Amino acid sequence: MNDIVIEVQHLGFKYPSAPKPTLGDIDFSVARGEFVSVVGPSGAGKTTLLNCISGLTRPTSGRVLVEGEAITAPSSKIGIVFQDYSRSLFPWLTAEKNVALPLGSRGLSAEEIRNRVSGALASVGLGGQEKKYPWEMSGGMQQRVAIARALALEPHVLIMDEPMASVDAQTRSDLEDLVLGIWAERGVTVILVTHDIDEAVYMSDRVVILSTPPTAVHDVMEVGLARPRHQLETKDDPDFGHLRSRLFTAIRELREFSAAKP
Ligand SMILES: Nc1ncnc2c1ncn2[C@@H]1O[C@H](COP(=O)(O)OP(=O)(O)OP(=O)(O)O)[C@@H](O)[C@H]1O
Repeated sequence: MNDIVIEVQHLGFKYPSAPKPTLGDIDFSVARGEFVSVVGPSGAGKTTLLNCISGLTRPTSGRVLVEGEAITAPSSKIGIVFQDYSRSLFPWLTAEKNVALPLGSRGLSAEEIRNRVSGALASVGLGGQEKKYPWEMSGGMQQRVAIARALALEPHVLIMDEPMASVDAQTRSDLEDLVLGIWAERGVTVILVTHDIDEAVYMSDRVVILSTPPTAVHDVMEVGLARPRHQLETKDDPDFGHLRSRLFTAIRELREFSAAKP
């Protein structure tokens, strides 16, 4: 039997200033240890959905359960990584202080905090870089600090909103493999929002395809490619090409359908 960790149940959301709901009725679940990507046309409400799942935004209707508990505010079970590391890291704090910051309010001993910070920085390959400031680091390194900060909370669920979008292509594939390594090692459940179709197929067990607003789940695609994945071999697999084409076509059709709507 699947151990369901995240249940998104008939989730709806309308921004007070918007004329119609952004999220109409979103329903899906994620099993423990699964890697699920969320894709959809621009403006579908992917970030809005992640904000609702992580408790940053209260849905207008429906609910999100994490390990059976309704999410009504940010939870220690959920770690979040945003796209823009330059806005999520504090430039006046070193890497280790940035990672330690959210742990301060958790009632942990100083030793436990030190262990978690060094373990998280080691997991993202930044052992020995603890004393560096964000402005002394490359974009990829800064994003790794942001990932370490989420990991130090030892979340059961990791929510990632376009975490690879602000770095160059080579750093992007390195970060993809880093995230897959952490996911495999820590057994954390991941929801990743991405605009990149290749990335969604490469990383995921399943891809949730959102429609246009008022948004619902248009389709869920099982990936089923062998793991561990490799940037060259996996992307050379004919099945990768088929999945990629299917996803590309679905999103293009959704965009065209939305553009043709009166
Ligand atoms: N605070 C807000 N107030 C009003 N409307 C908003 C607000 N934030 C987002 N929106 C609108 O809600 C819709 C969904 O936005 P959201 O950023 O969640 O979509 P997205 O799928 O993540 O977009 P993209 O793919 O372009 O990153 C968009 O039309 C956006 O303009």
